Amino acid sequence: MSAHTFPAATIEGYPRVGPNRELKKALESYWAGRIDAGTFTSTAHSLRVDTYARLRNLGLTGDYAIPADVALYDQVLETALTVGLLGGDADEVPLDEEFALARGNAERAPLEMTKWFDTNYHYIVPEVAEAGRFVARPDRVLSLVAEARAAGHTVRPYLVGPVTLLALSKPAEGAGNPLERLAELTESYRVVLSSLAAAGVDWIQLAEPALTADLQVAPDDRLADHAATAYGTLLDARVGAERPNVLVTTPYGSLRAGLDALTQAAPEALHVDLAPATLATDPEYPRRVAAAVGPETTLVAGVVDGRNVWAADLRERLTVLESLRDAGVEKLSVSSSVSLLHVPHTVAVETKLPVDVAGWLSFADEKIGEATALATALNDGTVAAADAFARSDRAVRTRRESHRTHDEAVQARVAELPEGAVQREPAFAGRVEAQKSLDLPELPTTTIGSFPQTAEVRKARAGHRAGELTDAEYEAALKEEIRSVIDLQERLGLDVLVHGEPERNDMVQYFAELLDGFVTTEFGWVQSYGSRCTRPPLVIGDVSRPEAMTVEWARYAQSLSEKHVKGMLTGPVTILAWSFTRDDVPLSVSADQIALALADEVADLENAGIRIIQIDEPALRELLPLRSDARASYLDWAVRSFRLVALDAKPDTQIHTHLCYSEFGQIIEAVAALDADVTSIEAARSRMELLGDLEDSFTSEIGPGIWDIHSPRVPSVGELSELIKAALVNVPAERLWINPDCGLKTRGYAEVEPALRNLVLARDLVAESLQPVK
Ligand code: MET
Ligand SMILES: [Zn+2]
Repeated sequence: MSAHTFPAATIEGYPRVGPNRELKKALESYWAGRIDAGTFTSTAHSLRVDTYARLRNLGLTGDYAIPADVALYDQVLETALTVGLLGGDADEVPLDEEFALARGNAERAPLEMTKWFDTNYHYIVPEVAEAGRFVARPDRVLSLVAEARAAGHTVRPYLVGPVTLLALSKPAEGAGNPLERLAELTESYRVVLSSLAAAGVDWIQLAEPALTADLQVAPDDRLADHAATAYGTLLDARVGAERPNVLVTTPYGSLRAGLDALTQAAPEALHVDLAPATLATDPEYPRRVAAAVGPETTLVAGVVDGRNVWAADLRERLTVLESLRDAGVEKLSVSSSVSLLHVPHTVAVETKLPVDVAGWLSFADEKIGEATALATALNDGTVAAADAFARSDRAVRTRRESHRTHDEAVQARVAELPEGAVQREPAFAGRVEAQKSLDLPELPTTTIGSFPQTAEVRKARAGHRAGELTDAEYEAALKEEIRSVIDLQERLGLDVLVHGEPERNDMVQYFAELLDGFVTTEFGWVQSYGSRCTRPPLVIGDVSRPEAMTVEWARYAQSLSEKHVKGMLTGPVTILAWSFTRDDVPLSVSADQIALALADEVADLENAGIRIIQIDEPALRELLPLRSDARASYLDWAVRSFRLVALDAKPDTQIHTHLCYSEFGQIIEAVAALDADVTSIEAARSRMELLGDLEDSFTSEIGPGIWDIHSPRVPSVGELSELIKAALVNVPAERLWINPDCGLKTRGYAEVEPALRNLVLARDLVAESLQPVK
């Protein structure tokens, strides 16, 4: 019977890339042919068993406390292969086939990749055909279980649940809604579950985050109905003989209709997200959960925030657990709100952080300590976890009182801002008149900002960081690069030039390093997708700008050309979206502060003679809340913060913005509301489909990307001019700009030169054909 009891403390999931990015390195070596499949497989194996050992040492000691949410590339892909949503008829899917699905190969394109809920993790989107058998491949999980057992660990297999798996898939060409195939897919899960039971596995985890979001595939109550059906079937099998006990997890927000559906289906354990941010938007959630969950179900309370980097206020978190118990929840366990995949491994290695700041932080390993401490305190009283509570008390107190988190000058300045929407004067029509003085040609050509980050540029940056290059030498190297980028653009005949951004390691980190109120980490890597990791900066306090950040580069670039050189800034929303943010003030407060810092930068750029300034907001869509009723207020503050940056720009300063990475149809009105003079937006891959959405909402100038810079292909003059003509169907020539989809930093000059040459030629061709109309 004891094997059926759910452990007192667990986590929803754990980073998979390894504390030293072992998996990333092994993957990239294998793909490059530097190691063979055997070496790759054994590295991945060692990483998994080492991880289990570490998790046990960190306190996940109970059987099944450790989730085996391991994946070589992506957990959605792994689940899709395990239940046969992908992989065709084959009984086994070889390693290379799995990677080909994710990355493509000579014969076929990769599957699409998209954002996993409102995180910066990207999953592989399965394509679901109209018909065809789903081949269950339980061996994939059985071998993980066996591998762990051989190393002495009883782990909990993990799969994305059937409803979420289909809700996140897309129909193959001509097929219907993937959810129509839920009954068949559930059958495949049943087969996998019964194999696990036969192997003596007592617990499995099925993740159903789709039930916490408003997705376009189906409304909340429809998804809940689907969950009721699928779990009705799955849980109908006998525990032990036909299936393990089932833990259903629901990270990334609160359940609505899904709560009744799942509690009525009564899995042996149900995980809910009770992070502070979730409770802030849904304060009644703990009460609803407590009232709905039945006596047979263990409630796995995700009270440890798995998404941010702050040490938990353990006393406050404990009150949430106690309120559940007081409301009659009998079986209660403690967990993280979401997988710890979204945070770095450990604060312990960050020796360069100020000690007080380090004390305020909890990354994945520290969060496990919080979960076990809360479980101990819940069951045996806080004295039993005295050390952890003392650390938490200290963190809460010193952070609240610190000069690093609170800057009265910044707060006073923000307090003086008008509330609500702000409007740049004059309105667009008046600015167009003023900006005629820029003297731009019809259909002006430009680029989005970055030019190829060549090996030399990267080497100079690394050398500077390592102290091998003096500041002066580094500056000289960058100026050399800027000069050559300006020369190239002059030769190609582009109209509005850029300096190429060689000084920027990353469009957010660059600013984070120069702004007060941020810190950056040395090893804080977080998986973005596959082998790709990013190191997000941390907003720790009130943000301000000690000095100009981009002006010298822009001034230098402008000194080299008679044409206009654009100043380049990253907007407040994108800076926040790609950072870890504060939990002690609303995001909108940090957004206003960053906006003020950037507004000062705009003024400084103007004073340096820059007439065109671009404020990139590629992540505007990313922070859109998962629940539709929260979206309007998000868009209000997001748009406001962008407008604050440009608010006091002179009428004849042309403000550009740039967006990419997503479909913008859903938020196109907010994009228009940014009130930029010119908006460049990714459009080439969708062949300008978005222009249909633009017609009603957009009256300012627009540059739909005509060159898909994600592909190494050089587009021909013919296809580029076709795209320009397609754009002209929806956008009058006076308002159309000609540019690529995004920055060029990941491309090489071998493609960039001919592609930009073709872009200018295509513009010339189309512009000529427009002449007679005049
Ligand atoms: N200005 C930036 C660049 O060109 C914009 C990138 S958007 C992801 O790289
Ligand atoms: Zn972009």
